[in-house]
Amino acid sequence: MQCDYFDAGVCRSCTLMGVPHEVQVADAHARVETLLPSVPAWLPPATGPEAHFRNRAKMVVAGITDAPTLGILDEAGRGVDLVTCGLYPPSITDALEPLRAFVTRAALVPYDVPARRGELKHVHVTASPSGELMVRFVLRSTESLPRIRKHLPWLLEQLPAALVVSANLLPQHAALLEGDVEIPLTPAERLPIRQGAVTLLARPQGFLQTNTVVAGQLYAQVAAWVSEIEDDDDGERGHAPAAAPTPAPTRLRVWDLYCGAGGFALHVAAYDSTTGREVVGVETSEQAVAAARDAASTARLSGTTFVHADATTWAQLQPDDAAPDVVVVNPPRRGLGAPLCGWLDAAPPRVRHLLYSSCNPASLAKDLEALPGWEPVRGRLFAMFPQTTHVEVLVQLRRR
Ligand SMILES: C[S@@+](CC[C@H](N)C(=O)[O-])C[C@H]1O[C@@H](n2cnc3c(N)ncnc32)[C@H](O)[C@@H]1O
Repeated sequence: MQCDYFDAGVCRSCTLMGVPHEVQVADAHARVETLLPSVPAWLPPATGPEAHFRNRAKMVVAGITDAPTLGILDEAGRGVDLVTCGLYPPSITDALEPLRAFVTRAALVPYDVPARRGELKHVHVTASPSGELMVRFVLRSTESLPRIRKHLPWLLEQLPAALVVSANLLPQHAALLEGDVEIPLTPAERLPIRQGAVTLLARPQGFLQTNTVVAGQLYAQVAAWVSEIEDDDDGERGHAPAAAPTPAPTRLRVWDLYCGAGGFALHVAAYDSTTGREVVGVETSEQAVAAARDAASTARLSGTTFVHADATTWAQLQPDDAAPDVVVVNPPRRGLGAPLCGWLDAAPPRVRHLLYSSCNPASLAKDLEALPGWEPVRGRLFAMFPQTTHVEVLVQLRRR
């Protein structure tokens, strides 16, 4: 991929810009194989487009009200405009000029980081695969909210695809992307992200896999591996000996720990299964749990439950007879940590399969070392973050 901003030296965020995509993927694969030597087999990497793949733009607003920049800050804290960044789909890029005009029209004062003055810190834009948008204004205070509300009808006229608009308050002078308080400005507060058989509901606050195409492949891969596990294990899971009356087969039980808005849980529940599955998702964001529940109910996935809890504490509190057959984990970059690895290592015998999806192969490698009772079976790299060295890795493990 070629990028004028990179070539001019104004943005160096994409550290691999100019390196052919297939070389980026091959290099990443080699690095991951070296870092995870205990994984015996690797499927071919899952890839998507090398450009226009990022579904969420987080633009720093700088400059002045009459000429705001949307992009990043340079080392001196001055705005660098990146509105034609090629990582974003046209639905996002096309929205940035109207948003720039909105800043001027609503007399929003860009936050000046070196001077610690101003109001508007960032504009975040998320696009669904069908081109609908979620727009957020990250503000220092509520000072400009009345003007944002007043001019919102104009913005919605310019951007008819903007389904969700909100303001977020970030009062502290800190290198953060958002604060705790979110103020909805439109009746809709969630953006539907259709992915295969499932429609996830993205919220203004909260995690969304950044690359919808590759995330779809990741969710589908987990659902397919769970299905293989279900077929392979059929005999072990509750079928009585032949002489006994034929019982109904036990439903496969799956936990999705760190489930976010339910990406893995919903795909596993929706995947073709003759017996239906019991799927429980666990997540600390209350909003994400609510979105996952609503998505499950819309898709009529009655076997799913979503719990608002810390994953480790929740797992430790479950009685042995509630143990799952399969655990799916997708923790933040820090990984699972010793307590959850310890629980998995000493889990009840029913827990026989672990699918670990990680955006940080280094913390994944550390966690695998802390799981001596588990044997890696196979892995797959997902090229979720083209133009950078970051990757997503999925590893299947079984109990030794
Ligand atoms: C990498 S994201 C994965 C989200 C989800 N699997 C998906 O595909 O969208 C990690 C998620 O873990 C949640 N999280 C962070 N700490 C947690 C904890 N201690 N227990 C449960 N969930 C947690 C975050 O809120 C975030 O939604």
